[in-house]
Amino acid sequence: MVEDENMKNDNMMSSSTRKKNKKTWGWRMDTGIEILVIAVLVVVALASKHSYNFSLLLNNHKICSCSQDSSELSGIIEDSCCDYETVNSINAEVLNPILEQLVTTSFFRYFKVKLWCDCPFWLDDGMCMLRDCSDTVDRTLDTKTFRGWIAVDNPWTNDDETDNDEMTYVNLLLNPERYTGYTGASARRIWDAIYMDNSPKQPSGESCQEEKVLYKLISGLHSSISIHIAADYLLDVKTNQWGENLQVMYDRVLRYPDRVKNLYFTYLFVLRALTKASDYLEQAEYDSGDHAEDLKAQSLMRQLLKNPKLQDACPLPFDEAKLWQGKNGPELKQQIQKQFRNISSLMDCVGCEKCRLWGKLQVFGLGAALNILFSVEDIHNKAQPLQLHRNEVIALVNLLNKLSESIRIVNEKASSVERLMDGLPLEPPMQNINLGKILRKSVFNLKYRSWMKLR
Ligand SMILES: Cc1cc2nc3c(=O)[nH]c(=O)nc-3n(C[C@H](O)[C@H](O)[C@H](O)COP(=O)(O)OP(=O)(O)OC[C@H]3O[C@@H](n4cnc5c(N)ncnc54)[C@H](O)[C@@H]3O)c2cc1C
Repeated sequence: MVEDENMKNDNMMSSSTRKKNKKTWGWRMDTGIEILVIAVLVVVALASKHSYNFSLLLNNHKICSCSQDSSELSGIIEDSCCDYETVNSINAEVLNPILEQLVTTSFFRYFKVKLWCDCPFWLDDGMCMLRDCSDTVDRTLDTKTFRGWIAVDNPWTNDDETDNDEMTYVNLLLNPERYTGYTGASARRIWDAIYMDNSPKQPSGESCQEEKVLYKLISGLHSSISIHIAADYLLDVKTNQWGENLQVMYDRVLRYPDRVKNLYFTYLFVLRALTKASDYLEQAEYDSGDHAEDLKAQSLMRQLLKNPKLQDACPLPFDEAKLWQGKNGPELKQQIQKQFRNISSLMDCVGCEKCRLWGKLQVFGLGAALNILFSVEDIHNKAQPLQLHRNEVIALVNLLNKLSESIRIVNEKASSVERLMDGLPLEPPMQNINLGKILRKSVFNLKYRSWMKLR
């Protein structure tokens, strides 16, 4: 009936009305419009070459000059000395496989942490009673003795590491970083406080280089946390089914090029701290009481620090010597140190125990990296030798592992996320060539729309 009615109306329309009514006649285009559409498609094709495309992460050119600003995920990573392609391959071939093993050794799998939820910034509004807090940390320990656990206080972080009464040892392998259900006002308030209160601007409204570094470190860490949440997500509460949630990964991180870039930046920053402390870490005693495990930890650490591929490909992941150079350098350093201590204190406000554990560990690891890069002027200076305590080394290595995992996940999932973004099924169809043609067309159209949105 409706079709008949439409046909009647169709026939009643004059040809001039048809030309005007382009919506109704979308597929009956005259030659002029076809030419216009082809021209638009050519422009789009050229533009999409410059659009945000995950495949660019894997297909870059190598240039080596620091501090290149780029709006694309290609070439040199901003404020660093390595390019995306090199970082991806070094991470996949060297760093990630070694780090994954290193964090399972008995020395590196225990972290000493104060897990109290005693927020110094706002009154307890019941956030520690949230349902999410039921996601508690598994405190099971094996009978290993914790030898050689000497603590010194780090000026970049808030917890007093020497106060043993408040500290608990946690086996990180029993408490993987993943989705916990912690969300809503409590989580939001912490991220807001971190970004708003700790990213001060100059009177001109411009952020200085050092402040930008702090912002990028936090944003990169935030991206990594979100990627871990998305990679290990509770998909179905009823059946307790866990798995990856690519939509969350895309919505929270991958659709924002800056967040991905900051992840790479944070990774290189922490990697630079590790390589700067190379002599110290190579000679350090990895003593957990389990001799075989400790030898393994030592050997893996050497493999990591002395890896020729890493040294060749990315000899200076970040050039810290460029910071604090202005005449206000020392004051600025104090100010940023204070800001970072505030971020560290904010971790006591995290209303979910497992999130607090990983939040603290990773902020503590960043504090260790800042300490290595900025508190010790000359690492070989005998008068002021680098001193790291065990918990700092554990946090630094576990943080680097988390960042490294995030970069691996971003690369592994990039094409699936891209298909999802284009509204396509995750697995490409195997045989139907015509369907493939149609899909390619729609990918093209959807890419154009995404490109327009992302601009
Ligand atoms: C320290 C800490 C640790 C946490 N750990 C966990 C955990 O282990 N498991 C878990 O399930 N939940 C964890 N959470 C909660 C989780 O991070 C989110 O807050 C929560 O899932 C809600 O997410 P959201 O989509 O509202 O955005 P959020 O991730 O809360 O982001 C808040 C706002 O920050 C901005 N933003 C987001 N990402 C970035 C970025 N990379 N760079 C710059 N700005 C950004 C955006 O404006 C966004 O709206 C943690 C929270 C905190 C504060």
